[in-house]
Amino acid sequence: MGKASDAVSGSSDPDVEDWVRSFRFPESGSPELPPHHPNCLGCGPANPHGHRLSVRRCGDGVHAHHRFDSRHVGAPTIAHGGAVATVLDDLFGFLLYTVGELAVTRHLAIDYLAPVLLDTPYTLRAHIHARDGRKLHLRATIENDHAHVVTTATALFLIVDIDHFLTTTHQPHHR
Ligand SMILES: CCCCCCCC(=O)SCCNC(=O)CCNC(=O)[C@H](O)C(C)(C)COP(=O)(O)OP(=O)(O)OC[C@H]1O[C@@H](n2cnc3c(N)ncnc32)[C@H](O)[C@@H]1OP(=O)(O)O
Repeated sequence: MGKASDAVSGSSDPDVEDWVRSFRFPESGSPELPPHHPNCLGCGPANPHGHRLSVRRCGDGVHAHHRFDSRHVGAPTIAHGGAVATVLDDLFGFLLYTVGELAVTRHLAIDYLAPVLLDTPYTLRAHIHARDGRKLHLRATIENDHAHVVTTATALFLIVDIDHFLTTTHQPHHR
């Protein structure tokens, strides 16, 4: 990974530069993991629209306890599938602290096995299934308090250089 001090030269967004400079990978052994940044939609404490996900290390993976609320409603009493995807994507993002590198979501797949209910406690877990060079193959589950899995997810995250976050004009990607 490139050094932040090298990568930030030529960047045009001071907020992004600050974030890159302050981004820390917590030392191993600390179970509480910090939000990606204060305004992150998934975990940022300063985002009024966010989920404020609080995530801890658990073995080689991460876990969180979470309740969706009325801001996340889809069908009445049920969390919107997009809100569930947001939280799972963000949970996967916490695995980066265990990898010690920056990466971004390239592919996210979700199986909604049963409704995720509002104002109901759930346990979320994620782990790295496999790593192949830059490619991180990730898996996650959401369980209700009867230990029934209501949602499963897989993701492909790709490790990127810090430059990824500093580049202001990304080209559309065609596979
Ligand atoms: C700091 C952490 C914050 C975390 C917040 C939560 C996570 C997020 O929300 S991240 C934000 C959402 N994601 C993004 O914005 C990413 C947008 N996409 C991009 O910028 C680019 O596509 C990027 C950087 C991911 C990959 O670009 P690029 O490096 O050109 O990838 P590319 O060369 O096409 O693919 C790399 C490899 O992955 C493979 N691959 C790509 N897509 C797939 C796929 N869907 N399935 C399987 N393999 C795939 C390719 O075949 C290739 O394999 P190989 O190297 O063996 O040939």
